[in-house]
Amino acid sequence: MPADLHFTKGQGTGNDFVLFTDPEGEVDLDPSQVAAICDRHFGVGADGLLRAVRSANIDAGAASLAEDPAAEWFMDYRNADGSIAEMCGNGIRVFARYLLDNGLATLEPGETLAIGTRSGVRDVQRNTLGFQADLGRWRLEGGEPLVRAKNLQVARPGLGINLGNPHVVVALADDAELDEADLSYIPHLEPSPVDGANVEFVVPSDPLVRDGVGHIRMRVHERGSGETLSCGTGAAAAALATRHWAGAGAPNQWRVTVPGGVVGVRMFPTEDGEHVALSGPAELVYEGDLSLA
Ligand SMILES: N[C@@H](CCC[C@H](N)C(=O)O)C(=O)O
Repeated sequence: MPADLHFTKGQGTGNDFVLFTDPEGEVDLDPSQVAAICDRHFGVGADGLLRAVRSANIDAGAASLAEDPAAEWFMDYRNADGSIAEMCGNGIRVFARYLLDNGLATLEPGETLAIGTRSGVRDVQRNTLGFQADLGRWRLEGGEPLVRAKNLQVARPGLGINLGNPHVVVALADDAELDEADLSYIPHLEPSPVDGANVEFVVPSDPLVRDGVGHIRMRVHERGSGETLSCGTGAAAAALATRHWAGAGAPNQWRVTVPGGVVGVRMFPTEDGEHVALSGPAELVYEGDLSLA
C-alpha cells in the first residue's frame, strides 16, 4: 500500500467523487479510509470514491471480462461511508471522463466504451449532454414499502426499482412538499429492504409531457452517502416509476431536474428486454495528493 495517493476530484450534476488509478489492484482501501477521504470537513470531501482498476486485477472483474472482454477497466465504487455499491450512474460518466482525460481509454463519437461494474458491464458513449451510459435491464421489486421522511406527516407508498442497485421512489404532491422534505436523515422504510435502498422523492412537472418528453423533479437520499445533489441511477428509477404510474401512452424519454442540474433518461427495447440509458455531464475539477497514513 503506498503512503500517498494521487487523486482527481470529479462531478456529474453535483454528485461528486474522488477518483484514482490502481491498475494492478494494490490499493484496496478499507471502509474507514474511504470514509475519511470522503469526509467534507476532515478529508477531500465527496459523495463517493471511484477506483480505476484493471478488470483482470480485481475479483469482481472476472465476471465483467467474461461478459465482455473489452471491459478492460473496472469501476470499483464506494459510498461516502465506505460501503460498496453495485453501480453509480453519475459516477460511471465521470469515470469515463477520467479514463479518457488520463489516456487510459479512447472514445470517438459513435464508439462505445465498456466499463466493468459490480452490476455488470456498462456501455458508455459520448452524446450532446456529455456522456450516455446504458444502465442495462431494470426490474420492478415486489411490494410497496411505506416511506416516511422526517417531516412528512403521512407515510407514502414507494415503488421499488432495481437498476443493479436498489431504489425506492416516492411521489410527493407538489414542488413545495419536495422543497420542504427534510432528507438530512435516512428515510424510514417499512418493510425495510435487506440491503437498504436509495430513496428518491419525485414531483411530476405540469404538464408532465412536453414535446414527447416527460419532465419531473427529484431529490434523493442515497444509501451510504445521505442527501446528494444528484443520483443517476436514482433519476432513471424516478423516470421509470413515473412512467409506470402514468400508464399507457407515457413517454420513453425523460428530463429529470435534480438540485445539481438536469439529466436525461431514455428507455429502449433490446433483445434481452428493455434497457434504460442515462445522459448527463461529467467534469474533472481538480487533482491533488493525499496521505494514507
Ligand atoms: N450516486 C450514484 C449511486 C451511488 C450508489 C448508491 N448510493 C447505492 O448505495 O446504491 C448514482 O449516480 O447512481
